[in-house]
Amino acid sequence: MTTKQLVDQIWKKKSFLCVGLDVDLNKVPKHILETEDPIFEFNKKIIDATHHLAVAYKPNIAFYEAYGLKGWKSLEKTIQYLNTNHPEVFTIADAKRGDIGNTSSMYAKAFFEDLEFDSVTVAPYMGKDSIEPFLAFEDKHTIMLALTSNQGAFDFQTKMVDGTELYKQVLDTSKDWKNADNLMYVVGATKAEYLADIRSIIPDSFLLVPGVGAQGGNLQDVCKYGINDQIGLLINSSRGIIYASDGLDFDMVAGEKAKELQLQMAEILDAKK
Ligand SMILES: O=c1ccn([C@@H]2O[C@H](COP(=O)(O)O)[C@@H](O)[C@H]2O)c(=O)[nH]1
Repeated sequence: MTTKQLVDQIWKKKSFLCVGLDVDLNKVPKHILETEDPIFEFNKKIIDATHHLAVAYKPNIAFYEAYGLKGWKSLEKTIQYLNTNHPEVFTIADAKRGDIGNTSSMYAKAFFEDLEFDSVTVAPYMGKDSIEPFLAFEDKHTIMLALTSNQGAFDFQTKMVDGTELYKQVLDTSKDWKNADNLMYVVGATKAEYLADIRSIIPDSFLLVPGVGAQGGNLQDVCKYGINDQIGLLINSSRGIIYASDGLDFDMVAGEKAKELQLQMAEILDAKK
């Protein structure tokens, strides 16, 4: 999917919501556990209830790897379901990969060619040659961790290195890498006060923003400094949507929670017109 197609979807659906598919079998409703593939069944119901309100879906790969071969199969069925039934949505494999070049190539192949995700999250720590194999894929997107939503972000990311915070160096250095048009960044919603600085370095890039909902990040705060001319934001909520109810009505309630966020986004988009 191209960035233009993503932006068109944002305006069409009046939404820049990304629904996180982080399936924990200890949290799904009991009746789902009786089905043959509970992870896929849960995802399918969540997708069916939210696809008209969301422009992106983000399975975090940890939640699938934790269930071994079965989990990987459920992930494959989930991405196939999305690509077949909702090809207009942007898909994100939240895998936080990155290794020496030839190994990164295999990660890129796994998520872009085999599973056919539109994008994958990567960690910047191993540098340019660890990211370029992802960027080499045309019309696929690489989403690099910049300033994460957790408390541990202050351990390294905000530390001064040669007079500049490390996360700013990550942004400034990577923005000129080959095919950086297809490079997006992760910035936590809990770090909204950093967004003005971030936008001064990468005004045009898309940001994947997790941390709204369960982690307490605020949508309005993020939009105030994070939004750009092509919107440039994908706001993720996982637990706040998918586990809003653990009853028979879980999909309906997930739809209601997604709708609450989408309505706020529609208001913000209307004000941008
Ligand atoms: O900085 C980061 C990077 C990734 N995440 C991931 O996003 C979701 C957030 O889930 P919630 O339930 O909405 O809190 C999850 O997959 C994280 O691993 C993040 O939270 N922060």
